[in-house]
Amino acid sequence: MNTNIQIKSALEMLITEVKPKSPVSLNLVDALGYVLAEDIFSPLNIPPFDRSPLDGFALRACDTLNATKEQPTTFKVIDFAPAGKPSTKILGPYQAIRIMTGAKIPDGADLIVPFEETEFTEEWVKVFKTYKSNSNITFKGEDIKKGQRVLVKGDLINPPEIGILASIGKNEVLVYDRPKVAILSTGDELVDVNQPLEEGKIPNSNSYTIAALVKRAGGIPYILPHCPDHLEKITKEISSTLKWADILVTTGGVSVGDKDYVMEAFQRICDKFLFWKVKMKPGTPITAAKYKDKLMIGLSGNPAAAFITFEIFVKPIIKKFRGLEKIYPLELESTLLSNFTKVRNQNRFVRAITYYDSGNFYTKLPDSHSSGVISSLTKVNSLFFIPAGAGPFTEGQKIKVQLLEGEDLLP
Ligand SMILES: Nc1nc2c(c(=O)[nH]1)N[C@H]1C(S)=C(S)[C@@H](COP(=O)(O)OP(=O)(O)OC[C@H]3O[C@@H](n4cnc5c(N)ncnc54)[C@H](O)[C@@H]3O)O[C@H]1N2
Ligand code: MOO
Repeated sequence: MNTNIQIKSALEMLITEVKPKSPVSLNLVDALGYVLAEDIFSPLNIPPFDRSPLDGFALRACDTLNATKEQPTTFKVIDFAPAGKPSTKILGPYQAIRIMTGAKIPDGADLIVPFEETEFTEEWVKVFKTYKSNSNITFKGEDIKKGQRVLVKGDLINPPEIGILASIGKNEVLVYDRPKVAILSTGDELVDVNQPLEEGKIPNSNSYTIAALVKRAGGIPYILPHCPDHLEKITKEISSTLKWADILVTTGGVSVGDKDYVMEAFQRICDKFLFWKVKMKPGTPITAAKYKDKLMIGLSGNPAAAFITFEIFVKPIIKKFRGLEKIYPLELESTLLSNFTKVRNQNRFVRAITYYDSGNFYTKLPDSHSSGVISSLTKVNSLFFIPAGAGPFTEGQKIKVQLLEGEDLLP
């Protein structure tokens, strides 16, 4: 059995098992946050015609050759061209068409002079200088050329991409579906959040933390009713869940206790067992297995361990299922504002709060780092990785932190 393995090996083992979900077709706004499963080529020139970028007059530049401040040239206004209603007139010598921003350039015109540079009435317009041909014209295809690849398979769809798709007349796109992530908390001590507590029982908080983390990572969370520490029941629940879920995340029951059955359940169900125990704190007893194209990941029941190991191992998996290529967190240099003096012979992820001020990042560490403590997770937005044997770390020292959000900023 693969046990006591390095963090990197565990991550690689998991990631190699993941293929992006099958593509689905979605309407534009529904595609927000999905990843493109196709290259997008423009069927149109954008803009589709030569157009005016200003409100003013369409003229022939050659007619402005002798215009000066003292001796302006006068043009006869022969038509009005608002946006969306092109003029049908052909512009002749010393004629002008009053034109609005976004309107098609009339035939014969090769210049737009903005209102501010003219004097005009309804019948005539005066210009006071010479203009070059093609001044103030936005040309057909200047922004996007017909046939041009505007978006690439693997691009994340954010509001700008939705606008680009709409601008080329596309209202449906092929995107990788989001993975369905089932969450199963195990433990005889668990009670659902709205149920009364008896002696020795605790509310199940992990299912909710994990569901929120799944949502933030872009997966679709499904909280299953929590399960007692009972091998047959856990096995049955996981087996039926894997008929529809892409990923199953459990919490609890992965250590060496008499009632820790999750790993055994994985072994019964899987067609490939991946590992048990990773060389890290917290969350050492994490376990993983594969059944068909589905992954089962068993996290420690300790709330902070479950949180941290989700971020390290489950989040990149969800991202790969979503079709993203950048699946690892953004790492940045920060100045430590706390002391962390313990030196341990074990890799460690320390929960951290990182913020930006006047050109620098700063990181504070909460007081408690125990894996059973949930309260010190508040405001945590980053993790500080301490390799085995490293430290002590003191206030003012430069450290590297991994951000739990903001991966969009990756190069
Ligand atoms: N003899 C040993 N004991 C333990 C070892 C070890 O190496 N030798 N490792 C410890 C470490 S480290 C961890 S981590 C835990 C992992 O244990 P499990 O994954 O089996 O988790 P549980 O024992 O089921 O629960 C641990 C803790 O978390 C609470 N919990 C569980 N589920 C939830 C939930 N859904 N919501 C909130 N809190 C939950 C549970 O009540 C326990 O207090 O094993 C150590 N033991
Ligand atoms: O490996 Mo555990 O999560 O430190 O209590």
